Amino acid sequence: MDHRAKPGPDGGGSGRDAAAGTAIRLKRVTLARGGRTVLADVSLTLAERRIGLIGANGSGKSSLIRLLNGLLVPDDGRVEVHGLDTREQAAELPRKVGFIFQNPDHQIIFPTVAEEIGFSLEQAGRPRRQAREEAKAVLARHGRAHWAERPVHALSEGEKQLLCIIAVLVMQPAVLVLDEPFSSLDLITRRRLEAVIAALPQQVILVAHELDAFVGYDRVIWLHEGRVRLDGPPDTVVEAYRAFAEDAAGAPDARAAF
Ligand SMILES: Nc1ncnc2c1ncn2[C@@H]1O[C@H](COP(=O)(O)OP(=O)(O)OP(=O)(O)O)[C@@H](O)[C@H]1O
Repeated sequence: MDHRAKPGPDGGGSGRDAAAGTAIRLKRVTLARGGRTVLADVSLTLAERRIGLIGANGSGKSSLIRLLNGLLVPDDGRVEVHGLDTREQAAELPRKVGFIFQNPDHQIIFPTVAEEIGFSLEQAGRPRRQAREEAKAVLARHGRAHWAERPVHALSEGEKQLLCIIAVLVMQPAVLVLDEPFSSLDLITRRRLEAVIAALPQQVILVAHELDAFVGYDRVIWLHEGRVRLDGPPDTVVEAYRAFAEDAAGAPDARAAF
């Protein structure tokens, strides 16, 4: 499947300053997967430029961000992305929301780098021949002109993630959503990718387990068992989450689990 083609009660943190139509709004969203409620009555306005999402495995992070590009629709409530209802206007979402998956192999579909980017350009409306030419120019702008004919399988994990980001950005989305993009990257590659992300003009919504990834972020949201547990400045939320996780890991039933 090509994901580019679909590419308080508010619960919000600081700076809810976006005008109507330029924010993402979850309104009393409930979502079930596999017969279980995985998001329960979640309301959020996401307007800040840099937003992090943290929480334990299974807390609902991936489910929540899949609501933003229409890969999932709520069972109850509404999700609006810059005024578009994700249930009714799904076809228009790829122009708004670019999505980067944890595993680049789930995203990349073409054998060479230039073909992969060319396809995104075609999705953005370029005729095929123009798309292939423009793909080379795009790579050159990112300092990767030498990648054009490279087979995708010959790229490292970090290079594949960068390719995914470049391919999604040519669609010029207003929002970039990243689902654990660092999980298989070494620290140097991660820092480089973080720097690439930090320089983007887009709104960024990042899911990560690496708690030091949110330096400079405007807001971090901690999801716990399908609900917002804490929402605010990164330092406050990350510290509370860290303390909670250390406590939970030290609890007798947690030790017995191993
Ligand atoms: N395709 C699916 N079918 C059924 N249940 C699912 C599916 N995907 C996720 N779930 C369930 O939904 C819940 C939330 O999963 P989700 O992937 O959103 O969590 P997460 O916070 O992103 O976790 P992780 O940190 O492990 O990636 C989990 O209990 C999971 O088992």
